[in-house]
Amino acid sequence: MSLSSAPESSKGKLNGLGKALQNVDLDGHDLPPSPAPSSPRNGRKYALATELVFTESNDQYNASSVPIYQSATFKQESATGGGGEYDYTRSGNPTRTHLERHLAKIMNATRALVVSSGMGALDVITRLLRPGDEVVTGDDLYGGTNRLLKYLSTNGGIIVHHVDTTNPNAVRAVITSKTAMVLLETPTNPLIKIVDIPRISTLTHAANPSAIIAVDNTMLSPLLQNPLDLGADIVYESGTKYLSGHHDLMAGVIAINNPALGEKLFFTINASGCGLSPFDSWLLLRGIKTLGVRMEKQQANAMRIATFLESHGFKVRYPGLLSHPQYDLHWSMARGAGAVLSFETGDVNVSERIVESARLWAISVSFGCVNSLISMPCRMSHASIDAKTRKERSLPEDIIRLCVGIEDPEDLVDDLSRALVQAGAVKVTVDGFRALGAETRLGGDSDEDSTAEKEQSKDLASVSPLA
Ligand SMILES: Cc1ncc(COP(=O)(O)O)c(C=O)c1O
Ligand SMILES: N[C@@H](CCSC[C@H](N)C(=O)O)C(=O)O
Repeated sequence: MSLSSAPESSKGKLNGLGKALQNVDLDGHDLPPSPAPSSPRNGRKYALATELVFTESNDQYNASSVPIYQSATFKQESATGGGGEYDYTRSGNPTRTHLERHLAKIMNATRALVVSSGMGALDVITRLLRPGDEVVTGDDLYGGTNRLLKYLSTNGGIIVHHVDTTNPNAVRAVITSKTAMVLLETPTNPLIKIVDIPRISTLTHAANPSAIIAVDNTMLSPLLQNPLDLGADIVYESGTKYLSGHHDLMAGVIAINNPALGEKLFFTINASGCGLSPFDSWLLLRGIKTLGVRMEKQQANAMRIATFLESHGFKVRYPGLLSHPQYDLHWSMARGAGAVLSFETGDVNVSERIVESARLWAISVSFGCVNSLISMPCRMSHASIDAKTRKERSLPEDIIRLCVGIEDPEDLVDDLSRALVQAGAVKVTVDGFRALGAETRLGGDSDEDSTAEKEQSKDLASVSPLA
């Protein structure tokens, strides 16, 4: 760090050398601080596609890629006067700050904070709660979120209400003066249900102004949805997914507009030590730069797969499909449908065989990666929700989740077709194939459904999230 970046209060405390060396580093260079953290103070200036790749930095060598400050400590300039902006990486690190400011910009927030995983982000957020507080949340939630809330209700004195958050009246019915937080996911994981963020934010704040609306935006990323603009107080995401895009790091992101809330969350991150490491901060920053192109391709591919499955008689859950019961609500909040979809076969064993017959589709938890994944949520990502609770919440045991990547879409369709046939999930005829039980499920008119692929007019490629 050049001496010019020392705070005013510490200048002049440099054993008499301060005045002479004020703007000069140890090698005699008169340089700006390195790096002055990125991002315009006054928010987005350009279209999102541009902002994703555009970062500002006053790096002393004009490094195009922000340096990785792989240092746990930062030397102080005096024993009494503290030092520069950083002293210890748990409390702050220039690479992490650069990333946080970049994220604040693209998430339309005044402040963003990055931690070591998506669950770490939720852990930080739920530490705002006190024993006796009540949380209202959904009945279709990521398994890890459900697990943490269950832990808090068992061990932390928090009362958790799981309701159908697709019904704002069901949420309103349980809001009381004790409600401290309403925690929403939309689309939900894995049933892809849509939750009305503006309506729930408004009704919650009207009923209890101190209740915080926290939204998990992992399924869509800031490219496709900005919950803070829709009335939420906190948005968080697993940076392990779309933001990074390559399944090579774990990260969690929290964004807020309220400075006092930001300070409380930062306090917990510093106190508990879950801030993102410098290397992972750098990797995440790199991933974010390609979010736009990745997501556009992934959701175009997802649309192709969803249409393919639906046209062959499967029950598909995807908000890009006109058949999604909350299609209009989704598009009133989001700029795209994302790239996660689920479908049912009606038989757990058949579903297992499909998953195991796929070749291009990796059997894996998680989503948002450039390569396509297939999973059975009840056995994998949501296995921590016990079978009884899964049944009570109508989570179908046979549900298959597809997380679509950037491969050639016809290769993906071919591989899936082969897996469906090999697993015995379809009836093969001279004209093609049809999901077993499709006629019963769809009321017997197979011709009507076989034209779905052609009729599906919503071309996601033409709905650019980047505009
Ligand atoms: C919707 C959702 N939120 C949060 C998380 C937690 O993120 P992480 O795995 O980065 O802890 C996940 C997946 O793990 C998820 O699917
Ligand atoms: N064994 C893990 C499962 C992680 S699931 C990851 C992701 N959110 C998904 O939905 O696939 C655990 O117990 O948390």
